[in-house]
Amino acid sequence: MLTRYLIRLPQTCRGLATHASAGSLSAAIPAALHLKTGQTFTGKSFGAPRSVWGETVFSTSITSYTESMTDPSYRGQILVFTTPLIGNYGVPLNTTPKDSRDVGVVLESKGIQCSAIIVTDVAEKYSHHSAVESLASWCNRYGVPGITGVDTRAITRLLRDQGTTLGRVAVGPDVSSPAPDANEYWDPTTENLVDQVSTKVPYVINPNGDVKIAVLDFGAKANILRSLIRRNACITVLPWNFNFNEVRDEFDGLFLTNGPGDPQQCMEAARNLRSTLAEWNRPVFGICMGHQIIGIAAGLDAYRMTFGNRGHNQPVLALASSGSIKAGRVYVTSQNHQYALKLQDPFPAGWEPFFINCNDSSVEGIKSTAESGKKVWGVQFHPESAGGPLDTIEMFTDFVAECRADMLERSTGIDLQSHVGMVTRESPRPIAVAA
Ligand SMILES: NC(=O)CC[C@H](N)C(=O)O
Repeated sequence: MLTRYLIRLPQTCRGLATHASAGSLSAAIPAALHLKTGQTFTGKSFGAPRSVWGETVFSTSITSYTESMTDPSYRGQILVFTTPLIGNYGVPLNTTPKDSRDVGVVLESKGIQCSAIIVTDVAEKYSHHSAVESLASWCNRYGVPGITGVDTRAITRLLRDQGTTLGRVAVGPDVSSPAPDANEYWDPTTENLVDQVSTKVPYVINPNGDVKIAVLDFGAKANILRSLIRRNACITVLPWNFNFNEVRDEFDGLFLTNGPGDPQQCMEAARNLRSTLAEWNRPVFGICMGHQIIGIAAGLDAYRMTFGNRGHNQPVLALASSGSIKAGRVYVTSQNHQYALKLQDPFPAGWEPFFINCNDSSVEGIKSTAESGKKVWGVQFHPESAGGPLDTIEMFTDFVAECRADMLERSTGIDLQSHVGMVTRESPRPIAVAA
């Protein structure tokens, strides 16, 4: 039935030949998604034939299922795709030759991070020059169940009204068991998910880079690390709760990554950062969870949104200019979050809103004011994309250039801040499936 979606390719087009997906739907095992609010959606199992719990969220992304599924911020979540056909370009080999300038993976982490996926129509055949296996076989290898044959738009409309809801994916014989009682559902946000995905030991990539940046790892997407390395930063990746204040003078800048779950689980990092921001004047940049931790350290509150923002088409309006970002422009961004910083008036002294979401007016970025003498930026969205648009990728260039200018100023005594804008920028790559 799915062949209607596939382009008929000439025999000579060998690299793009379509492949039948191993093991998908062969036995047509039944599967069901139960929601804590009492609704059930039934379909067919693919991937690992096992039952799991999770928080049910939806993503409006049209492509990049491989990047989304390996994003550690999806840990503990049952990911519902609103795009009907998922899996048609298969899954690439996820390893690269490890060298001193490489993060070692093609996708966003070593394996699948979400608990399960729900799709309308899983592609039984796939076609892409870099694909080595089907979505179903990849899910199977990682023990991740999928359900196909359900109306994901109906689930999305429900989640949009009632909010992100705890769920249970029941597979095989579990489908005929009664739906779980409301108190049986596992809530991943009660756990410190960041601690499960963060590195346990510090490590360095690109040791010969000309500027030293510490990265606090809350569950880093690989493309964040790649984006820093490409700008020739030497990065030291530290566990999320490492007390950076003990080593801060060895670094030219601090970066805080994305990560799963409730930022309240990471108050230790927010407390450490409060001292950093009070006593250290070098550049600091945070993305998503990192931005929320910066905001909490600055005195803002974080709250849980109804259904969050997950997708690659979220418009944000810049309220201030900084580096490549111009006030008054709208940038289309990649997002994956459930929590946000509360907009308050006035903002804490020394801080100002940087971006606002054009759909729901939520805070999309904060920055230190020019008068504060600090160089701190946080954004709720993902400038590194993977997947999604690269409208804001140059924020990495801005940050690394600020770190470099700050370092040179310390070593030469010359004020290079005014030259930061002259640093050669990388042209954004075209919007692409892979990172
Ligand atoms: N991508 C992220 O870093 C997500 C941050 C946080 N876990 C949230 O859901 O809001």
